[in-house]
Amino acid sequence: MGKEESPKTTRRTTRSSAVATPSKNVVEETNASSSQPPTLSDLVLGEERESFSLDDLLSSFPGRRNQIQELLQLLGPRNSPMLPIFVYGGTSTGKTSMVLETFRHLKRPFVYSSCLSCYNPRILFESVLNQLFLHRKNAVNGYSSAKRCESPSDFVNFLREALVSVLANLEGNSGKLSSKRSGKANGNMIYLIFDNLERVRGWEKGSTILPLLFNLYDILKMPEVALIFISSASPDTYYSSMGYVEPIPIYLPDYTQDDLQQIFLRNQANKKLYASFLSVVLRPFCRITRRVDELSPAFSLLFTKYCEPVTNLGVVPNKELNQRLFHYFRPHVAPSLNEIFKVSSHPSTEVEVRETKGKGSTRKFGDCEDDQLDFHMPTSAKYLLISAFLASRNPATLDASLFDSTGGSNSRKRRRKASEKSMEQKETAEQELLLNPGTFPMERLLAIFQCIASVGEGSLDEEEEGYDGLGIRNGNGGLMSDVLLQLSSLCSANFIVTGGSCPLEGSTRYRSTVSEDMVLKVARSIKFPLSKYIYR
Ligand SMILES: Nc1ncnc2c1ncn2[C@@H]1O[C@H](COP(=O)(O)OP(=O)(O)OP(=O)(O)O)[C@@H](O)[C@H]1O
Repeated sequence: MGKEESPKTTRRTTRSSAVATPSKNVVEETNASSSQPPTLSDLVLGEERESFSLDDLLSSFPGRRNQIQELLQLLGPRNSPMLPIFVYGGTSTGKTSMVLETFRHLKRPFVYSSCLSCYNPRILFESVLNQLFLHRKNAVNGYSSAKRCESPSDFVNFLREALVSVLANLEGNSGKLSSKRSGKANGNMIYLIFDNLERVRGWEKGSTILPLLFNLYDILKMPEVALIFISSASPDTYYSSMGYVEPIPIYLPDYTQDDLQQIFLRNQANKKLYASFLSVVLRPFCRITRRVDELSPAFSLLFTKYCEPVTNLGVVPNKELNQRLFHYFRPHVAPSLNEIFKVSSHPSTEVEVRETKGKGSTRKFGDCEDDQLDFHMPTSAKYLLISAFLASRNPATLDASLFDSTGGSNSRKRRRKASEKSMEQKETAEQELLLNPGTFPMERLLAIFQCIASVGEGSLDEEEEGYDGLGIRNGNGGLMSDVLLQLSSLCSANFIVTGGSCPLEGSTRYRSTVSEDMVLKVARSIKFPLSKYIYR
């Protein structure tokens, strides 16, 4: 019998299973199949006797040690009141899992509602209340909620009522009896977690619900009630001087390649074999996406392919086996890259700006006053942004020498070529810039993109060259197929604007609007050597 089927822990186990899988849609507050009436124990994640130490927690989240420690520090020792917390970062950066697993470790009672599955205010309110009232929808009660909320004020009233009742029963609030009733709950605080908060902005009544949620801390004035918001949009996209206490932000940056290496190696039976697989796939895939939920299914399929020639899965691969596996495996990489590129090319590229902890004014794209800014966008979109900047900034006549056949990664070759440039060519370039400041046709953008997409994170190392590369540079026709979608996202975000049309051809020309500072930061985030490609 799977853990999910255990009646006692059904709901919480369902939550924990969400942590292990990319989909969080399974995180539901109701589980109609359970016959057991819910108890206060259901407000705690994990089995009563289960030990989930801090070491377990930290080792299950490679790349998140600092953020987990930050979170633990803000949560404080048991029974300590705290200010609201705002956990944010790009998609699939582990926000939900990190928070939920931290609660599994602490064994503190909490209520979790996702604004993704609870897709309107009433469902959200009722989800919170059902959990607090220990109410489970089922056939007997006609799948009705504990309370029906017609308005935000209904919610606040019922919420207070429910919280008072839960708190009275939590350990430490009313002596021995309650300690028995509270089961495994640790402490007398209750935490309300609202996930996928960015979704609320799209709700019809989002503009009233968001202030309500942010104001809950002030409205309730209950020190035993703590609030945690989780969002893929940054705080400055919410607060517009509404007068409430701004929650304390915890930022989860995108994973580095090293983090991803640790994440994917973590549960592998044959780490050496998996490491040899990662040495082939991680870098090219990271150029396209660093989202665990996108990489995970792609890697699991590809690893099966990678292992096909291996008869003994416990084998310790040597150089010769690595070569053999690579040659067998190579044809499968490009199609998978194309697939993932399509998936990660979201039409609504969301670019967000991180503020330094707690403070700062809302910044618009293009402003770059602060070194702490972080941009959340797919890696491929970052390359596109850099390409657009270079196309706007550099004269087209120098493209050939800047982006040579090595994708520009061979600086020795480039320097030699650059030194061969005649003064005449330079003058032409300068004239061209004067005549045509910064606009470029789509073809040029695509050509630059194609060249630089193979440069980030340094040039290909010896080993990979020995493997003859993965066909990214030469075989990425498919990779480009979705670039129009990305381009339209960047245009809607005003990163790239249309800059009139060519008088001769009548085709649309584009212009990059990003500042050099900002592009430098984007480039740094993917370790792209931007300065080598800027014409001075
Ligand atoms: N550091 C990590 N170690 C192990 N697994 C991770 C890590 N980060 C993310 N994951 C896995 O990636 C998947 C997505 O994580 P999660 O849902 O927590 O991200 P999220 O930031 O909340 O995503 P979203 O923005 O979609 O809400 C989960 O399966 C999770 O277990």
